[in-house]
Amino acid sequence: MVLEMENVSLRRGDRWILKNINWQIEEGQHWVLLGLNGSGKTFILNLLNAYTFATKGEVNVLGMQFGKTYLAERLRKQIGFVSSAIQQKIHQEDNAFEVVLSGAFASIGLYETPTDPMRQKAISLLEDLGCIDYANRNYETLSSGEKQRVLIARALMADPSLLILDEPTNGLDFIAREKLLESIEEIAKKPGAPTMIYVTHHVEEILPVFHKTLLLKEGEVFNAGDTTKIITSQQLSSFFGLDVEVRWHNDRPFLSKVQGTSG
Ligand SMILES: Nc1ncnc2c1ncn2[C@@H]1O[C@H](COP(=O)(O)OP(=O)(O)OP(=O)(O)O)[C@@H](O)[C@H]1O
Repeated sequence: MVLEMENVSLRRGDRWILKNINWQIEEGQHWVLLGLNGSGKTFILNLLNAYTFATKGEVNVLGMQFGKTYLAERLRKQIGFVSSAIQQKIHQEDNAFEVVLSGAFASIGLYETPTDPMRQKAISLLEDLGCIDYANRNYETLSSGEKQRVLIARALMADPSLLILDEPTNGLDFIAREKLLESIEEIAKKPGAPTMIYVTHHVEEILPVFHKTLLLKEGEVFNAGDTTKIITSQQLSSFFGLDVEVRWHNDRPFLSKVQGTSG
């Protein structure tokens, strides 16, 4: 089991931000975590990465049970995490190659001497993610789409068991988004790929490789299970509280508001 959350609740002040979350992820299952702004997605990710702890319930990630011993550092080495928070921490003057290499040490910046196999691996990941042409460019000079690719390559450097992509298409134009999604699909399909969690607000980004979806609403699991059963007009109309229609095209869902409804 990659993840087991059992009746997990989280309180901040006098407010319950997460309420009775139950979520099981098996090895090799790729999940989408879909929720509107403020639904609690970031808190769930913080629980997974052991940046915060549940007020109630049990969290078990990659066989490590939280609260028993302090495993945060060991755990984080097995989780590849791509998020805007990581994006902001990257040393802007490091080049793309160095940023990817630093993933081998789970560090921001390079403080240890990389081995030759590490260098070769970084090059091959830069190639896989289509970033080899700008491997020598400083991170700060890259476009948003290029930065995301570099960060994904960095996250894969340590061969994580779990790869979490938190809104990776934020700020990308249509073409950059579709190209990034293509790369994500390729990663997911490779033999030995990490289990993936893709966090998004957008139904259109659910790729066919994400067979499972969890809908999070106001800190509660609205529904979770097979994507094809969860991403339906009926389920999402009820989830959004608004009449919406889901159409599938090339195994991807597209959402539109039913004419004449308000929201
Ligand atoms: N310290 C706090 N005390 C009380 N409420 C908080 C605190 N920090 C965050 N919240 C609230 O918790 C809720 C969940 O926040 P969270 O950041 O997890 O949402 P999210 O799903 O990640 O949203 P987004 O998609 O906008 O990033 C929000 O309503 C937020 O305002």
